[in-house]
Amino acid sequence: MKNSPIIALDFANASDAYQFLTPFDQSLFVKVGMELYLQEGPSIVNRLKEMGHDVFLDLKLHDIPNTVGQAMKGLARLGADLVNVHAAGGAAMMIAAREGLEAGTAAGNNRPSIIAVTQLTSTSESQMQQEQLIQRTIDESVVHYAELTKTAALDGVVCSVLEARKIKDACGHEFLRVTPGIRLAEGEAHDQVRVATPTNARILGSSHIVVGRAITKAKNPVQVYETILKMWEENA
Ligand SMILES: O=c1ccn([C@@H]2O[C@H](COP(=O)(O)O)[C@@H](O)[C@H]2O)c(=O)[nH]1
Repeated sequence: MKNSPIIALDFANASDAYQFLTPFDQSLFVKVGMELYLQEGPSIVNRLKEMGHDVFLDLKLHDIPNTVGQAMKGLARLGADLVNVHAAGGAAMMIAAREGLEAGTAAGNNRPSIIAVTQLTSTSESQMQQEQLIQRTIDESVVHYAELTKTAALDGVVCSVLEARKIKDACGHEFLRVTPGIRLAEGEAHDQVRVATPTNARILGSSHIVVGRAITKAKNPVQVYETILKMWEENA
């Protein structure tokens, strides 16, 4: 799996996604979320893989263990490099997800990596406390979910940059810390709450960064991608 910034292809259809990708003359790490996947289905993953890109299929499954396990068995056949669930589904659900993925992976192939969302980067501490009734700091909640994810033998978590170092300390360097909520210093936060720059992401211990609108809505997406890549790589 590549370590370059993961570009969130949050587009309404495949044609818009391919048009966006045309000026990039390199193999990328891209993310297909529910907006694109629910319109295009499995073919979007197949096509992006044929184009030479690594694919994070970001469907954030969250259901009873049997349902998630069977869904993951099917998803294993799509060829994505990285898939995910919500850690709030619990340890049994995460174990079922990993086992389903293993069962669906063709003999001789490596199963896709699987990570769990801790607290969405759009969630603030006060929102978490009031709406989820979790009377802890957001760091405590995120690290707790990361540790639970590790006990289920998943490969890592989705978290914000702000919790990445604590997760690295608690769960180890190999445990993935995939961080959305990435903005350039002058960038608008939009609906994101726990945000950071690519440079801070690297310094504070992210293993991967996910960048959507800062690139996809830019006047020159390739140039912004190259800027972010440089910030990410030069602080490694
Ligand atoms: O906690 C999470 C989990 C997933 N995401 C996804 O990442 C991108 C971020 O897009 P931006 O435009 O850079 O804000 C988007 O696809 C989300 O679904 C997240 O933001 N936070």
